[in-house]
Amino acid sequence: MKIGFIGCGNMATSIIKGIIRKQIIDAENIIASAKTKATLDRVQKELGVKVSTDNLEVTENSDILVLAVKPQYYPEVIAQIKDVVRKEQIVISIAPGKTLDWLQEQFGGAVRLVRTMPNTPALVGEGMTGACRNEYVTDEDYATVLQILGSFGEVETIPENLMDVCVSVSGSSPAYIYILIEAMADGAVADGMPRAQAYKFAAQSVLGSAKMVLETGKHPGELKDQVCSPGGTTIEAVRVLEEKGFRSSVIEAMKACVRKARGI
Ligand SMILES: NC(=O)C1=CN([C@@H]2O[C@H](COP(=O)(O)OP(=O)(O)OC[C@H]3O[C@@H](n4cnc5c(N)ncnc54)[C@H](OP(=O)(O)O)[C@@H]3O)[C@@H](O)[C@H]2O)C=CC1
Ligand SMILES: O=C(O)[C@@H]1CCC=N1
Repeated sequence: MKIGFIGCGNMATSIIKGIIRKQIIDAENIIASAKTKATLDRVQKELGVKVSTDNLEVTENSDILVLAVKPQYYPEVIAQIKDVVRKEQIVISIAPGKTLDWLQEQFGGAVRLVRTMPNTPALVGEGMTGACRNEYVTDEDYATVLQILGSFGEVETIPENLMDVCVSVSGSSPAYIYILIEAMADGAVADGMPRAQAYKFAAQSVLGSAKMVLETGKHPGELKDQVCSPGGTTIEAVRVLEEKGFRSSVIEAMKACVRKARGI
């Protein structure tokens, strides 16, 4: 099994590292292209995969091809490769806003397409990916793709109409969490904790809280209530978060994210 990446920036690098880490595909069976030599040098050194500036070479040398360029470059990249994509090849999109119908139209023929929305925690094997496929992808093909996507975290098949929501809740959401961690650390530093220690305390608390939601199956509100002692410290913090619109800022930010995804 050979996998190719057209574009090798933040997302492709995270996916490739995740795949290599789990030994699903060896580095020698992975090929990636980029626009600049600087990126290819970095990728070769950091990941040990084959590299090329030629998108056709990547296409010809892969069974599964991941389009890992920014959405605005999808039309030019697809126009470049569409005549060399083979019938049995599987093409994976990771771009927001690009529907299966749109992708199909750009290829101008029957192509096995899987539309996904991954996220960068793939790099540490804790990604969350939403996926859906078109009618040309066989069950066997799709099982292979799910195995690859599952090698760097969790993967779930979702209806295509939820793909824009997936962008906001998992594709983009690591950014919100990093801001939260940074803000929590700033708060701790403001009250005297050394910066490096503050990041550790904040990040580990986010990690632990996420695990509590996933592993206890309890409602997040119930878990929150367990932390809030009557007349205690936590409810004071929660009161201020509510006053400052924390919950509403997250919801509105996510709605803006979905609107943007729908317009790409
Ligand atoms: N970053 C994220 O958290 C996520 C990103 N995505 C999606 O993943 C895709 C890639 O995003 P991301 O990795 O962040 O972007 P980056 O800008 O980090 O990487 C894009 C890569 O594409 C390369 N590139 C640009 N034009 C071409 C071309 N014509 N042929 C070959 N390579 C080209 C760039 O090369 P060079 O470096 O030489 O300029 C770069 O390596 C996007 O569609 C994005 O929406 C999806 C989920 C999460
Ligand atoms: O910001 C973006 O457009 C991409 C898609 C999801 C995460 N990053």
